[in-house]
Amino acid sequence: MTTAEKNTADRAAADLTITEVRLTPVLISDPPLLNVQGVHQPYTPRLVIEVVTADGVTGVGETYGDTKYLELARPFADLLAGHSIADLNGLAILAAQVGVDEARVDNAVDVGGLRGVQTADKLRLSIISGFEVACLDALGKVYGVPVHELLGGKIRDTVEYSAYLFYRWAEHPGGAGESDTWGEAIDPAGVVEQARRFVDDYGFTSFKLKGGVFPPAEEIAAIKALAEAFPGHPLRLDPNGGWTPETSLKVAEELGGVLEYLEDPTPGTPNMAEVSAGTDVPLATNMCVTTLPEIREAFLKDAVQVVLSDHHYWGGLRATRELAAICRTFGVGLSMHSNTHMGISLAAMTHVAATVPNLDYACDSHYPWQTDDVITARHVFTDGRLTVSDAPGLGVELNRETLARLHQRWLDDDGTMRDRDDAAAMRKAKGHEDWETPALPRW
Ligand SMILES: O=C([O-])C(=O)C[C@H](O)[C@@H](O)C(=O)[O-]
Ligand SMILES: [Mg+2]
Repeated sequence: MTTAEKNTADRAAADLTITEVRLTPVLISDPPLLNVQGVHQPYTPRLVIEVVTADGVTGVGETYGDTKYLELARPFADLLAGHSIADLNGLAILAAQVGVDEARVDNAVDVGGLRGVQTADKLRLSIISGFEVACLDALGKVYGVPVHELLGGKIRDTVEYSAYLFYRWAEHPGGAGESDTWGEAIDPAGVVEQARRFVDDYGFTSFKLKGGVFPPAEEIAAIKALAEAFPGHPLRLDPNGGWTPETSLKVAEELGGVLEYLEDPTPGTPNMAEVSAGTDVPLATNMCVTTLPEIREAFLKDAVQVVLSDHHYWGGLRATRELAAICRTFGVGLSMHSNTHMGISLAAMTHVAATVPNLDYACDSHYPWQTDDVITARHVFTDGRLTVSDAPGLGVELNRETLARLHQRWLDDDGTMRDRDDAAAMRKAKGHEDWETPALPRW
């Protein structure tokens, strides 16, 4: 038997049955980054998922770690014993058997991360995605192929990311959490300085500023300062629905010549459609098109020209490719959204991005802000890009010591950090003791 024949025989004989699932909630440090809802807490929850096959192959995945996700992930994990890691479509069938506590679904904008309206389906999809990634990682290891090959193969060797700029404080209120050397950025000069460090350290060439923090005139000034400091570089501004359609149109007029796109200037598809009708600046969203049922109205009304995909809440890497096909059909652009995440998710994002022909824009990633990671070797950006791994599976390895330490941090927490709450974090700051999540639009 040749080596190739033996490998084929070994793969055919592999037992793909899941015999064990490990769920490890962790708390990872997060800087005091500001957004329309408040400020990030010193630590944020993530869930690390491991699926182990009968042959002892382990696949890893990562998703949101707030209590409402853990409450779903645990019963879902119980259903997985005996399931094949190759039965990816079956994950959705299993997830439908897991009940969602209606008290967890507010059907209003998710207060823990600005990912649009929270629904039971979206909660389930956010769980499925983490398990799908873990199954794909395991499957890739069994077959000796990278995840991108399981998705049909990469069409690019590197994936471009953009610098994710935030207004921020130098420290968390009271010096809580970990400190860093970024300093504060609360005005145009601070934003430009932050952008320079992103260029120097990572080589990013496009920039997104998280807005909705200061009155629009101040954020317009910051974008103009960036345009002057980095002429010709793509710029984006995202106030997470912080403005009325009228304000959005004024901002679009002021920044028309310099913005690559304006992201979620105003909340909801009807408002976005109104803005879209009045400006040539492309509108992007990760808030009003976040699930399949939201696509029809938004696309037919031409409310958005770019959708920011996110495999976590769209339901996984294959669902992201389905979204890409729908966007292609309608001539809508595709970019990629990111929330606070670690290297397992960044690997997954990079694999899927490498396979999507119409990923027209540099992807978002919070990763440079995340100093804690459970993988053994951090991802390294070169010229703002990540090289697509050709190693089996995702191409990442768990650092069990770090995983245990970050899990211990979660165990030791009294509960305040286990659910992301940017408004609660804001109330800890001097002068903001009465802060409530602002009603949108705010300006
Ligand atoms: O593009 C976006 O809207 C986001 O990345 C949402 C996030 O929750 C961001 O606003 C944040 O982490 O503050
Ligand atoms: Mg956004």
